[in-house]
Amino acid sequence: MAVIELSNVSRAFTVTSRSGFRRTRREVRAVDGMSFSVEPGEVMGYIGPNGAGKSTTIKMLTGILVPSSGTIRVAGVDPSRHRLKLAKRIGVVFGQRTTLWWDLPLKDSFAVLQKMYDVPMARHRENLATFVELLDLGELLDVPVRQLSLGQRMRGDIAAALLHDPEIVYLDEPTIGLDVISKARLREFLAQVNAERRTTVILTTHDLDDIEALCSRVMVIDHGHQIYDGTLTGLRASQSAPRTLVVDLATSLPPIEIQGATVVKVDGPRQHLTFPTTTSAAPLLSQIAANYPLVDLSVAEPTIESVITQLYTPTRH
Ligand SMILES: Nc1ncnc2c1ncn2[C@@H]1O[C@H](COP(=O)(O)OP(=O)(O)OP(=O)(O)O)[C@@H](O)[C@H]1O
Repeated sequence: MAVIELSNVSRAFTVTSRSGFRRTRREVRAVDGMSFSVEPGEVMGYIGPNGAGKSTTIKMLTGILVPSSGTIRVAGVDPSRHRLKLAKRIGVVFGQRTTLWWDLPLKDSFAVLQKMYDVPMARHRENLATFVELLDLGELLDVPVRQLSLGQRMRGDIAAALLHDPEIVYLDEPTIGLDVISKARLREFLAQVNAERRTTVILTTHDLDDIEALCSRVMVIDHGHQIYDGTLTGLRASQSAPRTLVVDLATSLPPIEIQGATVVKVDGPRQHLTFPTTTSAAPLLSQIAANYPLVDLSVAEPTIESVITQLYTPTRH
């Protein structure tokens, strides 16, 4: 049974703007007729450009915001009516803000959370030991949160969100501002938590590497509408962004001329050709091998950035 269910959910805001002495009011539909469901244990990437309606959706799922219309069920309940009851079953991480107590050492924040969520002491100790080890928090436990670096603080925040064994976690930009190593470590940790605990994860991010590393499903939204829901592979295949053939020749030559691919860049003996996602690379390879001094060749899939940029261009929806 689905753990999250939205049926025709919309949320509108009234925005007032002033020009001179005139005030005008206008309605912004931040989320517009959204329907989807998420199964237990799924990791869903929830992505879209700025202002697409991602935060508004997450706020409705946690019960902070009430939908203007439509129905939402999270873990079987209406989030805005049962916000406190639901709080025990969800975890939330906002990359830009901390939920930890600024002046307290990290370990004191964890102790407060144990009391707040009424987690049995044995379970709390067990979880804490696991997270301290996996997130390398040992030396940070006595440090006040305000003295932690962004990456250290984020690791603390993620542990804090998971200490009460939530069934669902919402992660809003969890890797924002982190260096490459911290990002990789965090992704590895989240993948492990999901695999071992079957925690359902909704991940909002602008970092598409987060999506590549973690999400079995990706939902793309724009202007409050779903514009894609499926696998990352499916997303790539659904778009016409071309694949690239990188060809290394024995010597520098004028652009290769073959059927079905076009040279887009010549870099000494290396030439880059593009060809449609729908065609196979094999016939191109044999044409090149038969007519040119071929040394090496590789095929590059369209980057997920190029696929998503294409999705957002207004002509496509
Ligand atoms: N409290 C509010 N009052 C008025 N308008 C709002 C409010 N909250 C959101 N909006 C508007 O709703 C739309 C969606 O905003 P939302 O914050 O959900 O987008 P987002 O996808 O999370 O964007 P970002 O990636 O920038 O965080 C935007 O046009 C925004 O200006």
